[in-house]
Amino acid sequence: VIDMCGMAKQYNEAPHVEKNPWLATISVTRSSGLEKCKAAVITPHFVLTAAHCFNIDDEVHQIKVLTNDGKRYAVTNVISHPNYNVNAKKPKIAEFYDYDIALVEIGDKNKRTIKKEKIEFNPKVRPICIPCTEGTTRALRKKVAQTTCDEHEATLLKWGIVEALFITEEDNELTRKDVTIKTGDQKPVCNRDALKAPLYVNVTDVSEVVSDRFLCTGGTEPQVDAFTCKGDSGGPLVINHRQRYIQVGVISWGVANLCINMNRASMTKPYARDFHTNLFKVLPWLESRLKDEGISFL
Ligand SMILES: CO[C@H]1CCN(Cc2c(C)cc(C)c3[nH]ccc23)[C@H](CO)C1
Repeated sequence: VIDMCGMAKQYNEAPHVEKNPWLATISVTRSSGLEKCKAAVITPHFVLTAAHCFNIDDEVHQIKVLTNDGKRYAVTNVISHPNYNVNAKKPKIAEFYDYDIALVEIGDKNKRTIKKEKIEFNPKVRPICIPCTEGTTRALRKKVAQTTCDEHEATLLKWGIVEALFITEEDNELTRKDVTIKTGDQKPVCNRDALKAPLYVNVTDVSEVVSDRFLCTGGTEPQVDAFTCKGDSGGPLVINHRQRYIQVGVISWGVANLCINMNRASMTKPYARDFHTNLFKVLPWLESRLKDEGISFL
């Protein structure tokens, strides 16, 4: 039977890793030090993360994927979105995060075996649902035959304020952080604060840095949202739909760095917005890369 996506333990005392079994960590070992990002388990061979976690000259042997059960996996390929280019608008815009998304393929090139290593699922390691797949149609409890991708988007990213969550790691413990995605008429108000980012002070038009590919969260209206830290990069922005979990975004960048070495400030700021790559805006790329993975896209 196809693995049910977006399933997790719900009971209060469940270990945090079993409440968030799709979270993975990516480590990149460089001579300059260790970089860590978050990722989401999508299939036994792929995790989804942010493209900005990698540098051009990173080689796959420097990259490991760690799952909640403590297993470390070798990586055979990093597939960043072809339109991602952090330098695209230099020198005016020092860092440009459009299409900040990447698939990391698990496996070990060196092993003689033909079969690639793959992520073993268990109560601590399970895949999350991604939009416009049959798995998500089932997770939304809709009819497989009639449900369209537009219906997924209309159901998940309703107009206005959408409750969502991301998972961060504090003191070696996974904790959920609640945020609200500002869509519809709330989106411009949220996007505008991007110009408060230190690097963007000379930018006059917000659409130069916040493309249509982004979902915007954070700030203090209509609720005080959690904010992301750099170390949260690449993690999934998740919607809990009747106890099934669907990833709608990948954490890309934030306006304010309210964390020192993942120690979060106690207070957020009204302009502390976070931007996430919207999976609904990169579906052709996702589908083309995941076609042999047993995920059926709508
Ligand atoms: C446009 O300029 C800003 C881009 C992002 N920045 C760092 C950063 C990254 C890279 C990723 C995630 C998830 C972050 N969450 C909070 C900050 C932050 C700094 C701001 O601190 C400068």
